[in-house]
Amino acid sequence: MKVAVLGAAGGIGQALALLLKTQLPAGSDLSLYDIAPVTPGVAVDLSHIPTAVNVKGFAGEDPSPALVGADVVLISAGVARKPGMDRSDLFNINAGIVRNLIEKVAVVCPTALIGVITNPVNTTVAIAAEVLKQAGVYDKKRLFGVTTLDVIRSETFIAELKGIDVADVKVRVIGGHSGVTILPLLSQVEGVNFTDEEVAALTKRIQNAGTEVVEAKAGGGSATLSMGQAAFRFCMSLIKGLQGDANVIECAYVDGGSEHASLFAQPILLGKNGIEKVLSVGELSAFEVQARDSMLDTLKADIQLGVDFVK
Ligand SMILES: NC(=O)c1ccc[n+]([C@@H]2O[C@H](COP(=O)([O-])OP(=O)(O)OC[C@H]3O[C@@H](n4cnc5c(N)ncnc54)[C@H](O)[C@@H]3O)[C@@H](O)[C@H]2O)c1
Ligand SMILES: O=C(O)C[C@H](O)C(=O)O
Repeated sequence: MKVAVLGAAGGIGQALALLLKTQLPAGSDLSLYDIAPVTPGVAVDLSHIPTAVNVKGFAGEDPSPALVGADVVLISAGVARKPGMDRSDLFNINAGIVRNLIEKVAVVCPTALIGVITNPVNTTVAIAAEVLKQAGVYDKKRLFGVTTLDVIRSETFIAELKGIDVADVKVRVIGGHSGVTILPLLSQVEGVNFTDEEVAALTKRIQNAGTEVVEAKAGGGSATLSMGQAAFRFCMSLIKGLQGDANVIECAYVDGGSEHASLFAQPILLGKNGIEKVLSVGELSAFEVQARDSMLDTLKADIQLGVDFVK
């Protein structure tokens, strides 16, 4: 199994690379790429950790050498938010970065599973899809916007609020990855009841959790360590699916035939070819139906921005 991380010298990239170096299956290859010249050094540093994972680092303008033979490509290259910014403010810089990287993925490892972390995810995944379509290698089962951070935050905040073991909390988060497009389905959390006030407050906290970190870091960036963990969890699920494990389910922002938008975060079953099956989002409460319907204009506009950028 070969995993390539693009943006590997960054805050997310280094946290993710450390987790992958220590926990990928024995015999795996970990390929680290970033424009930053430090990247081969990050790989040397990681290579001293005694695990059976082979790690190589690549810097410079061309990611191609890092992508050869990759089964999974995770992209966190780009700029992060500062206080006062919205994720959409990152579009001007990150759209071109994602487009250029995906153009290389389309040539070097067109059948890899691709996880896009770079913000604004609602738009960068649309960019990735259009670039892959133009290259004639688009497979909707193999492209994912990584929204796992919304899921792990939801799990954490629910467990904290209710004083229960976080290991017992399972929650689906649907929609997209910014503000009102993030919708945790709290009505479906098993064994937990929320008041209407709790639902309103918790939903808002989950939607604003990225901003909570951006403000706490006071200009020093956005979530990196929790995102490293989230991306690691999602990557391991992709790998379990590729290896043929049964019942591997995650929520991700995908082209899954949703009736609501062409890209929509929803639960998926992962398998040997990426998405094995798109799963039902289940029954929504009245609050969730209203929140879902009122996010759609925003989500569709975010997607269209990405489509127009490539066309
Ligand atoms: N999907 C999510 O839930 C989620 C969560 C947190 C952050 N993010 C996003 O992830 C991105 C990265 O965040 P970070 O905190 O790691 O930022 P960072 O600034 O710490 O790291 C970004 C890295 O990208 C590299 N880079 C820039 N342009 C590149 C290019 N063309 N090719 C290769 N590498 C390039 C930089 O050199 C840097 O090392 C941001 O866009 C951020 O908003 C997404
Ligand atoms: O909020 C950000 O800018 C980063 C990320 O999308 C997050 O949710 O933490």
